[in-house]
Amino acid sequence: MRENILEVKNLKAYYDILKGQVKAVDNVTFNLKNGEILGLAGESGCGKSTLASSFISRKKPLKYISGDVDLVGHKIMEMDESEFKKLRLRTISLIPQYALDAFSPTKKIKTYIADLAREQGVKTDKAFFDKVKERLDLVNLDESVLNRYSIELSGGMKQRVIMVISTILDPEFLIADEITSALDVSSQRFVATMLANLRDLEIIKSAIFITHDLSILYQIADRIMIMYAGNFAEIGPTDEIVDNPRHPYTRSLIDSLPKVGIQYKDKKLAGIDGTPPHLLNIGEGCRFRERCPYAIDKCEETPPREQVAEDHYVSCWRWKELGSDLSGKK
Ligand SMILES: Nc1ncnc2c1ncn2[C@@H]1O[C@H](COP(=O)(O)OP(=O)(O)OP(=O)(O)O)[C@@H](O)[C@H]1O
Repeated sequence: MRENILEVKNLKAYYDILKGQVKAVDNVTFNLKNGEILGLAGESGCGKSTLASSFISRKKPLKYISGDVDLVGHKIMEMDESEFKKLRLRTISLIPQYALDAFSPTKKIKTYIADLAREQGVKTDKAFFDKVKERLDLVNLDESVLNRYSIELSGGMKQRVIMVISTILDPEFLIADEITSALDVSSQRFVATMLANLRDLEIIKSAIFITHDLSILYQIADRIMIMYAGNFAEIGPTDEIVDNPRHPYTRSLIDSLPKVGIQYKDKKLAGIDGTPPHLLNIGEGCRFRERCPYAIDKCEETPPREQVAEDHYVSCWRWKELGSDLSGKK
């Protein structure tokens, strides 16, 4: 059995705009293992969606610059658009951010699903719709939703329909981009659990779950990768990232999470001072250095990606000397 579904090495994907290049994905390296859910987190604008889109399409102004991406044996950055299209929904499937807004109010869910399937060259016969009904059942939706319009469904129901559509051809790799952010807390948990179920039932093999919300990742992700301003910051098993973070940015993210049972008067939430840098024509060096309380002159140079422990990697010049308890150290 293949160990990794996806192998990404030194990937650079920039937006080519009139003023120059927005370096949104800059030298990112990681693997996605067979059978795992990898959570991808980081502040708004850090390149999470760009990383996801670079696996799915290379529409202008996004431009592939360099690096290798191996998706179950396919070198996808070397493929042309028509070759790549054949992989969509079958090998790789993306639930994009704001997918909930993509439903047409004038189409019944059934028509919407049929149109999408036909676009991918899939026959929309009885067998197809039997499978759709089976999958609707799996996500706790009655088949009657097929004859309803999207405005008749709640956000959580729509998100479950989207999940069914995106996985109807049993893709090996699913990317779910902010699929829970527009939902209430119980729908969030339900949708996240559904994704884990799809993996447990081997309908999908592996997934990347993109979110700002580390607490959801804590529930379902096997590993978590943190990005900062277009760069890789840290990746590791979920417990390791939460209990033993080695990048000062990861530590700040963890500290900014509210903890149930602790009142504000007892412990203030630690925010992260400052804002991320602009990525337009950005130069060398650790991109977190302007906000990092531990930054030294060396941070003007770009830190290498180093191994902390099994499956745990970090890009920070000071990870060894700082250890994981970063509080109060300088
Ligand atoms: N079409 C575009 N043209 C130019 N720059 C872009 C374009 N789309 C995104 N960017 C820039 O690329 C960077 C990464 O954006 P991206 O949407 O990938 O971040 P993100 O981490 O997914 O953010 P969010 O969590 O808000 O969705 C940002 O600086 C953004 O402004």
